[in-house]
Amino acid sequence: MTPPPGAAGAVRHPDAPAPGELLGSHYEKCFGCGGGQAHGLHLEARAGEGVAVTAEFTVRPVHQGAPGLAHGGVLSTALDETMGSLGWLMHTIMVTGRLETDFVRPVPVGTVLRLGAEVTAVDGRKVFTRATGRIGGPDGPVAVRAEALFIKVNVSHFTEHGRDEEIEAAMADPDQVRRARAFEVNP
Ligand SMILES: CCCCCCCCCC(=O)SCCNC(=O)CCNC(=O)[C@H](O)C(C)(C)COP(=O)(O)OP(=O)(O)OC[C@H]1O[C@@H](n2cnc3c(N)ncnc32)[C@H](O)[C@@H]1OP(=O)(O)O
Repeated sequence: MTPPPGAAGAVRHPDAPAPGELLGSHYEKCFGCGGGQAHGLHLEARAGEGVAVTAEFTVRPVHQGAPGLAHGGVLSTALDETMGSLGWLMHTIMVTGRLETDFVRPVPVGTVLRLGAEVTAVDGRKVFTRATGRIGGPDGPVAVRAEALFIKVNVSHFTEHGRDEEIEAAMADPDQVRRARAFEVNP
């Protein structure tokens, strides 16, 4: 996932949340960040400097793969969600096109996984990102690493492809509409 020569750097939107600010959930029912999913990750991301974020995810028993250990797919979800939240800082709506994860060490249930992600390059609609998850805190051992290619999309990506029931409920919720707009390009 190497950006092509000549790819641009990421541009932080002038209205991006300040460093340290909690980004909040982009959708209440999101498995990654929504508070309305009992077994979800409830991942909390904060704006960093530039186009970077930090996040925390506490591994609970519902997230197990092997006994007492986090499921690899759940860890990939945490990385995916963290990199996806970079869209808040660029006011860009983007979805994951490709995701590669390295599982470096097992992650026990009860672990607070500290994640960090940044945009490495932008090439047209393609946004190149990378992320790391460390056990226990920002100086803990690296447990997972990922690179991902996100593709910028319009809101119509969701309204055209999402199930009518959820789309109608989201469109009727002013808070949800406000959150979706915070992702949009606002020149
Ligand atoms: C409200 C905000 C919500 C934010 C949520 C963030 C957190 C969650 C993040 C996710 O998990 S999102 C859910 C998982 N992802 C998806 O469901 C995406 C499913 N895939 C698609 O809908 C389409 O394939 C996609 C929109 C990604 C691309 O289709 P398009 O028809 O719009 O674009 P196109 O196929 O022309 O590709 C555009 C460019 O990206 C490149 N590309 C697309 N997919 C690629 C891929 N998989 N690998 C490498 N390159 C890829 C493609 O080659 C091309 O490059 P070039 O411009 O250089 O020709």
